[in-house]
Amino acid sequence: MAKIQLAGSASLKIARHRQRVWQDYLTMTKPKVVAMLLLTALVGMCLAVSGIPPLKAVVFGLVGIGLQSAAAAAFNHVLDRRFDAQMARTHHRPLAKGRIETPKAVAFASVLMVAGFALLWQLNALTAWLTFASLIGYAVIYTVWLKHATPQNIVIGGLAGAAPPLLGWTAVTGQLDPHALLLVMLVFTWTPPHFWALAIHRRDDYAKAGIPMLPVTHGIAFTKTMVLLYTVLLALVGLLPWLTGMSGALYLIGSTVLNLGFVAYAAKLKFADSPGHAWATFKYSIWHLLALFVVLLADHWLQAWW
Ligand code: HEM
Ligand SMILES: CC(C)=CCC/C(C)=C/CC/C(C)=C/COP(=O)(O)OP(=O)(O)O
Repeated sequence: MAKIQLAGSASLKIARHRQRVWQDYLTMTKPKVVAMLLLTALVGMCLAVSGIPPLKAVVFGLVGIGLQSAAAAAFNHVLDRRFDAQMARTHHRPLAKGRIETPKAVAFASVLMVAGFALLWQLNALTAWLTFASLIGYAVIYTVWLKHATPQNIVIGGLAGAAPPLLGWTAVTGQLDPHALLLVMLVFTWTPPHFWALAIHRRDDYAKAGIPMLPVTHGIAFTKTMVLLYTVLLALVGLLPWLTGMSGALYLIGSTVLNLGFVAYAAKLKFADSPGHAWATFKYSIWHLLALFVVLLADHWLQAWW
């Protein structure tokens, strides 16, 4: 009886350990961020054509872009492990804690990267190379260099995270298009207020780790001003899809409401801050981007079926 109980608790322990390992590998891929990147890619795919995009392009494109984004995130975990260990927000990460060994993480990221590249190559070389360039942009140029070199790190590095709508577009058409670049501009302009709101909230963490984020190098008041300026810029850039005729009235109304909401959050942060408002602004940024791309898609399909 005792032997059976012992064997039972041992197998329970093994099952728990396995689950933990799976969870750790999943954590390394930053799944919620990748999910959002894929939404923007999917919208890029749908806006590239007037009907429904071809199934092969959607499936291979989303899986390929997803695998490469997940690989980039995993490489980021590897390369940032010592900095992550110094910050309250990230110190529990699998590599920072040493639960996953670096060579295993590198192998995992490499497999995702190669598989993602191979899938995208089946669609077209342009998408495969542009996605790979985004991976290098985030995992190497941003993580290794920009992040530690300049407080403009996330502005320049943001280009990699802004690329998926273009990647989705080229996955379907095999060609660059100015309208796809407009979608990139939207995410590119959205990124600084998204991140700096969080960086204000986590300023001391970044200072402790010696990472030159804007609130550390230029102070919180200046960062709040920049957050506000970028939300205003985003509201202006947000008009371009309508002004160029890519999007219609539904988009104009929806995006204006969302963008003015972001400006309002940023204005409150600057002029009437209250405890927790920087975090609330960061949270708003995530719902804002999600809703903005849903509105872009709804407007596109409404125009097609009208
Ligand atoms: C250089 C560009 C970017 C930087 C530096 C950045 C930074 C961050 C950081 C530090 C977090 C973690 C916040 C936390 O502790 O919960 C975060 C969360 C998030 N970011 Fe960004 N971000 C960038 C671009 C993007 C892009 C392009 C997207 C999607 C299109 C995105 C989507 C998200 C989402 C969905 C979350 C929430 C994740 C969760 O709750 O687990 N970010 N971002
Ligand atoms: C192929 C392709 C489209 C690549 C883009 C990949 C990608 C995951 C971009 C999102 C950018 C992001 C989550 C930055 C986090 O900054 P951070 O690393 O400074 O944040 P952390 O401190 O939470 O790690």
